[in-house]
Amino acid sequence: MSATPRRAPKAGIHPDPTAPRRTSRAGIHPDPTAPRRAPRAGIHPDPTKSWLRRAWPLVRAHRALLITSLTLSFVGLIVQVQIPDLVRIGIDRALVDRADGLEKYVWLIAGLAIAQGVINFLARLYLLRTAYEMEYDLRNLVFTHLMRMSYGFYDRVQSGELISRATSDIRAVQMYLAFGPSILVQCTIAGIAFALMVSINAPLAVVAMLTMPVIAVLGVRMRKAIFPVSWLIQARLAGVATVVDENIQGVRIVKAFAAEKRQIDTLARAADGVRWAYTTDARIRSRWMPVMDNLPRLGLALVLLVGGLMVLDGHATVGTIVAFNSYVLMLQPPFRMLGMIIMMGQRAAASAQRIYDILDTPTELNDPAEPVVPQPRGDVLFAGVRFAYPDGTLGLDGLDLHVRPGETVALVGATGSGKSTVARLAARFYDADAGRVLIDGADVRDYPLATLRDRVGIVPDEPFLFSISLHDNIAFGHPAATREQVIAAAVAAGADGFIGELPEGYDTVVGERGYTLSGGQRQRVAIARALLVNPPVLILDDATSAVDVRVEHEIHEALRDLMRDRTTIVVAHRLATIGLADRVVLIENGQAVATGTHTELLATEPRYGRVLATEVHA
Ligand SMILES: Nc1ncnc2c1ncn2[C@@H]1O[C@H](COP(=O)(O)OP(=O)(O)OP(=O)(O)O)[C@@H](O)[C@H]1O
Repeated sequence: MSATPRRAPKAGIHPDPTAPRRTSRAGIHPDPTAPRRAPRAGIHPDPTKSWLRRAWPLVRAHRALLITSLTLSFVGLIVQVQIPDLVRIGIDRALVDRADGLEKYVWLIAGLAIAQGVINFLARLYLLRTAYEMEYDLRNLVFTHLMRMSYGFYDRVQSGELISRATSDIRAVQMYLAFGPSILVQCTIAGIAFALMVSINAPLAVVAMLTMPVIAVLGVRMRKAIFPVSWLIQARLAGVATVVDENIQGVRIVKAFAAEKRQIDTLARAADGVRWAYTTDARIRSRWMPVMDNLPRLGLALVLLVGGLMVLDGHATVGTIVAFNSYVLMLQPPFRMLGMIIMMGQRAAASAQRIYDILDTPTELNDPAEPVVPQPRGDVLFAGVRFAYPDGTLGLDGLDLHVRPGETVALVGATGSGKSTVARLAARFYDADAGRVLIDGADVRDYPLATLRDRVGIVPDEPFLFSISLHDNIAFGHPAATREQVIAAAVAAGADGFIGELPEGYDTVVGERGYTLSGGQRQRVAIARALLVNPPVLILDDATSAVDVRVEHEIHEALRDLMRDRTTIVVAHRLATIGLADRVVLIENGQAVATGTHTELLATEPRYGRVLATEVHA
C-alpha cells in the first residue's frame, strides 16, 4: 500500500480543565442491584423463515406498547391534518366572508396544536420505550447465548466482530422493528390528507400531489446511492474500533517496541478511511438534498398558480390555497421517508442475519439429558483420547492417563505437546473426538456442566482477573463466600500477605485485567480463586510460571498442604514444580509416552532427559 502522508489534526481542545461544565441533569438508575428482567421472547428457531418472521415473537412480546404508540401517532396525525382545514375555514369565513369571528378559529387551532403536541410526546415516548425494550431483549439473548458458547467457538471468531454484532447490529434491527411501523403509520397521513384535499377541491388536490411521486422516487434513489457508503462507514468505524482496542490492550507491547509512531500512523490511516467515507456520504447527500428540499417549493408554486386561477374564476377560495400549502409541506416527509424505510430494512436484514448466525450456532457443550453425579473421589482417567482443535490442529492423539485420587502428577513435555489440552479436556472446555475422559468413573459428558466445573478446578497459565475487588475476584466461583473463606483461600495460595499490604486490602479493585498487580500476584489470586471452590481435582496449568523462586517456594509449601487431600495435575516447566509431584508423565505429540518418578524417568527415559534439558528451568 502506498504511504500517502496523513494530515495531522489541525487543532487540539481548549487546555483549561477548570472551564465550567454543565453537569448532567438526569440521575442514574437508582438501584444497581434491582433484579433484571428476563427477555420476553426469543427469535423463531426455524432458519428457513424470513428474518422478519423470525423476529416476530420479539415484536409480539412488546405489542401492547407498540400498538399504543402507533395508535397515538395515528390519532396525532388525524389531529394534524385538521389544522390546515381549520385555517382554511377560518380565513374564508372570518376574513373573506366576514361571517364569523376569527377568535374561535384561533383558539381551536391553538387547542389542536397543544393536543397534537401531547399526543406526539406520548407516541414518541412509547415508541422509544418499545425500541429499547426490544433492544434489551435482543442484547440479553445474544449475550446469554455467547456465554454458553464453547471454547471452540471463541477460537473461531474475533472478539471485535462479536462486540460489533452485540452493539450496532442489534441497534439496526431494533430501529427497523420499532421505527419501521411508525414510519408506515406516518405514511398513512398522505392518504388521509389526500382524501381531505379531494373533499375540499379535487382538481387542486391532484395538483398538490404532483410532486410527491417525484419526491418518493428521488428519495429511494438517494438512499440507494447512500446505502453502500453507509455500509462502508460502518465497516470502517469497526476497523478503527479494532485498531484502538488492540492498541489499548497491547499498549505494553507497543511501548516495549517503541512502536507508538507506527501505531498512531495505523490509526490515522484507519481514521482517514472513515473520513473519506463520511465525506463521500456528505457529497452524495448534498447533491440530492437541494433537489429534495426544493421540489416541495415547486409544489407550492403549482398550487399557487392553479389555485390562484381557480380563485380568480371563483372555483376555489383563498383559504383553500393556504390550506393546500400546508398539506404540500406536511406530505413531503412521509414520501421522503419511503427511501429511508427501504434502506433501514436492507440494513436490518443484514444485521439480523449476523445476529441469527450467533443465535443459530449450537452451544455444542450442553448438559446431558440424564446427568450422573458420582461420589467425588478425585479419580481422573483419559482412555485413548483423541482431539483436534476446530482448525484441525491435533491436540491429543490417543492419550492414556490415569491419575488416582490424592495423587499429584506433573505433566512434562515439549512446547505444543498437548499438556494444556489435557487440562482443557478434563474440565470439558472441549469434547474429545474419540476415547473418553472419566472423572470419578463417569464420562465428563454425563455430568451437569456446573457440577463438573466444581469438581475440576483449573488455574490457567494466563490468569484473567476482572476489574472488581480482590474479594470478588477470589469469590468468583462461589459468590456467596464469606470474607473468612476468601481469606482462607488467599492464605492457602500465598496471596494473603500482599493483599494485606494493599491500602484497601481485599476491597481493592484491580485495574482492568488485573494490571495493577504483578504477574505472580495475579497468579496467586487465580490460585486462590480455584481453591475457594475446593475442587477434588485441581489442575495448575503452569500456574507458578510468573512467580519468583522465593514466592514459588511459598506457594509450593501452601500447595503441599492442599494437595494432600486432592488430586492435582500440574503442567510443569520448572524442576521445583516437578519436585512437588508423586509421579511425572512425559507427554509427546499428544500421547503419554512414559511415566514414573522424576528419578526413575531420568534413569530410564532418554526423551525425558532431553525435554528437561530444553524445556524445564531449574
Ligand atoms: N485454541 C487452539 N486452537 C488451535 N490449536 C491449538 C489451540 N490451542 C492449542 N493448539 C495446538 O494444539 C497443540 C497442543 O497445544 P497445548 O497448548 O496443549 O500444548 P502445551 O504442551 O501445553 O504447550 P506449552 O507448553 O507451550 O503451553 C499445539 O500444536 C497447539 O498449537
